[in-house]
Amino acid sequence: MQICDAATSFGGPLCGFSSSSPKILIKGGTVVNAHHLEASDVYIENGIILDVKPNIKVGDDVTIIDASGKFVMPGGIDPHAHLAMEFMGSETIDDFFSGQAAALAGGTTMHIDFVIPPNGNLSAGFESYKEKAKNSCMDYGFHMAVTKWDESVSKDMEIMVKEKGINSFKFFLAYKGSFMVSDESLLEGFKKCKSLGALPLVHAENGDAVFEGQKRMIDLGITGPEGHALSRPPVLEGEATSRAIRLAAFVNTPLYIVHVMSIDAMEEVARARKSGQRVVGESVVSSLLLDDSVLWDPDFNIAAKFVMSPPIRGPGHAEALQAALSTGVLQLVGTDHCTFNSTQKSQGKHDFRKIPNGVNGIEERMILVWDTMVASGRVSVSDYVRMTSTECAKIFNIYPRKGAILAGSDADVIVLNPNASFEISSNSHHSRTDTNVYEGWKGKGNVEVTIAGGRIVWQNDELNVVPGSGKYVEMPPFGYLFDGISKADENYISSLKAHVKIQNY
Ligand SMILES: NC(=O)NCCC(=O)O
Ligand SMILES: [Zn+2]
Ligand SMILES: [Zn+2]
Repeated sequence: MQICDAATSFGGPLCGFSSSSPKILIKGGTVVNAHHLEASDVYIENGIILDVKPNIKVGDDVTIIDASGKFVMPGGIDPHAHLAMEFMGSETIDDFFSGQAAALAGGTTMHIDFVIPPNGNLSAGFESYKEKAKNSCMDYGFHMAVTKWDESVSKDMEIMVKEKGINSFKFFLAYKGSFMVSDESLLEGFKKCKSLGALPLVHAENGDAVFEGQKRMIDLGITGPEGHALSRPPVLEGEATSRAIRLAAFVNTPLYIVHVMSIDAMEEVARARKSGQRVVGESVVSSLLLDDSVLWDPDFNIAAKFVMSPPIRGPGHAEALQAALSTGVLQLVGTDHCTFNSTQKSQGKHDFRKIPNGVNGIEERMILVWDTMVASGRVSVSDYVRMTSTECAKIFNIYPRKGAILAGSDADVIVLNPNASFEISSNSHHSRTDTNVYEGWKGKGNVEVTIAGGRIVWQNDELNVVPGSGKYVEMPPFGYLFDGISKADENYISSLKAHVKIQNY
């Protein structure tokens, strides 16, 4: 496979593509939205979907894509990726350009990255990530991490939401000594998020207990990658998930739990949702497909590539999370794409605590979810669109510009052939990393065409990506999860007032 990079000698036209935004007609396919599925054509001009109806007639200047027997769907939106992230003494091997090129080859046309602010300074973090992202070849948005609490963070959160297009903040309950925040800071952060209409995101593991668990393993002489899983068991994810959810209930704010990896965490999300609390549970591809036996591989390089946090869990968790996703207990699928190559991972060869945490997935997500959830019969094609694209667009308040095949939506579209097949290999993937946690994975279905911003960027197994062509997508506050929150607050306050009155008599 070939990446055609218009900024290099592999110019777009050399790949047989135009790098401009052409007029495109996708003909004869089945158009799938989260709400509806119909036989229809899709007409695209100037980066926008102009028409969706059967038998659209066009002139000779239009590029025709034959989608007979195939599904035409919104491009995937990955709610969780880390590109050019500095973490654990390394920087991810995928930057915005290479990670996004890989994403486009796999049918994802937008991702939301996490700004990790230096010394907790949000404004500086935003500027540095805008710089990192300037070579983007697909659209992207930002979540902002809050790694400490003080007045300047509180003020900066306001600036991020009101001026910079950020509507979500991530709080880490793990990574003691670096990103981890206290419950006090978490509470302050939740209150601030709520007042701004921004969604709090939580990495839920008990960081103090993880620290203790790591010490236990090292004291026992367990220094290999298996020590990573053993030191941070599901109970610590369950505890932190429960704590975050209960504190969110206390504040009455919506909450989003990132990378739900275990039954323990998933059941906390399920319990909260059943009680009516607005909690979103994000699965990631690794949580749905892998089990932790890989961490016991005698080859360090193989075992280390699977080290991520929270860890990949033991047998049974993946199937339970698939079931939770198919029944709506979990709402969407991300990747937590955060790639470190073998050399970077080997910095933890003698101490699992030093292995940079993270796995790949941004390129593989769409086909692996298709194979695992749709080809297996677990969910419908419309549900697939919902969990890989539409739900993310709705939660982060960019629907229907993103996440839909509708007239007026951005022309981020894929053509998926359910009768094709795929095989994953680090030799042919487009990420810069030298390993793949899905190495050798084979399955049914493949993304044959990706259109991003109205340009054909992936066709005939060739990429035609242009650095700088991706746009920053501003995400406005007060998405649908905030509907009715103030009404519930009013009712709560009047019930308190009524109570006080009774006590006074
Ligand atoms: N998940 C992981 O191992 N790396 C990325 C950082 C995070 O999301 O916690
Ligand atoms: Zn995390
Ligand atoms: Zn992450």
